[in-house]
Amino acid sequence: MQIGVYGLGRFGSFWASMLARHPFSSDAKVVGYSRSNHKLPFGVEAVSEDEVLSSDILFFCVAISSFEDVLKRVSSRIKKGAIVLDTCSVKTYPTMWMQNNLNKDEYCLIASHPMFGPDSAKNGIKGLPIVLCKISEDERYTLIKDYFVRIGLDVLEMTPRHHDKEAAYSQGVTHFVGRTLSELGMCPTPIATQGYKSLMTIVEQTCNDPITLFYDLQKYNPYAKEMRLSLQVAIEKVLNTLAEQEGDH
Ligand SMILES: O=C(O)C(=O)C[C@]1(C(=O)O)C=C[C@@H](O)C=C1
Repeated sequence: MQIGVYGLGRFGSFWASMLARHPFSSDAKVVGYSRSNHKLPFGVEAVSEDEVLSSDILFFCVAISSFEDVLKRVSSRIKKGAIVLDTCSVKTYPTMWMQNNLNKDEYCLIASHPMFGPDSAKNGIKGLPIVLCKISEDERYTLIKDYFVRIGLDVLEMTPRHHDKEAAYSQGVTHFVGRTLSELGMCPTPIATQGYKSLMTIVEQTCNDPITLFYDLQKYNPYAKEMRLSLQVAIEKVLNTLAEQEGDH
């Protein structure tokens, strides 16, 4: 049983090492492929592109904005009958791209979004949420779901649209605020309150991720623009309330 991770960037390396530390089965080996020379996590074997595509279970861990092109280029070389999952932080477009490029009767297609990464899982993965969207009517979906439950993750099943709506107003707004506060130049201070320290953590965690993730979250989530406008309206409402208060003087 070969588990493949296509793309070993910040998230892909983390995901490959997570899969190596939590074996899918007693005969499972984890292999990884990356265009560039990333440091390979312990327990993960570096292989060629063709080799990773011959995996029984294949996770794509590439940037949202490259996923469609990667699929177009490699789909004909993916092992027939494989279980194929994406791990993108948005779900509507990646699901569509998988459906358009891979026959859902020939492959077991699953859209997934682990709602954590190297920073948020540094103390372990127990209890952390992962979203699954079933694309193919294939009984092997349960194998994957059961595996995630077995290793302690909180599996949440929903449609890609539902995920994207929720994520725009949770992860999307967090990254937007993190990047905006970083622009403000927030820095540590000896008089930092707990609240300020929490904000600093948000800035650090969101800015640790590649800038491409930020742009992709905002561009490829169909609800992100609406979220940003709502945020702008909320800020203006608070500013107007303050202006009214000042008018009382
Ligand atoms: O833990 C981290 O390093 C993360 O940045 C994880 C994080 C996030 O917190 O927004 C980033 C991308 C994934 O889609 C899920 C979660």
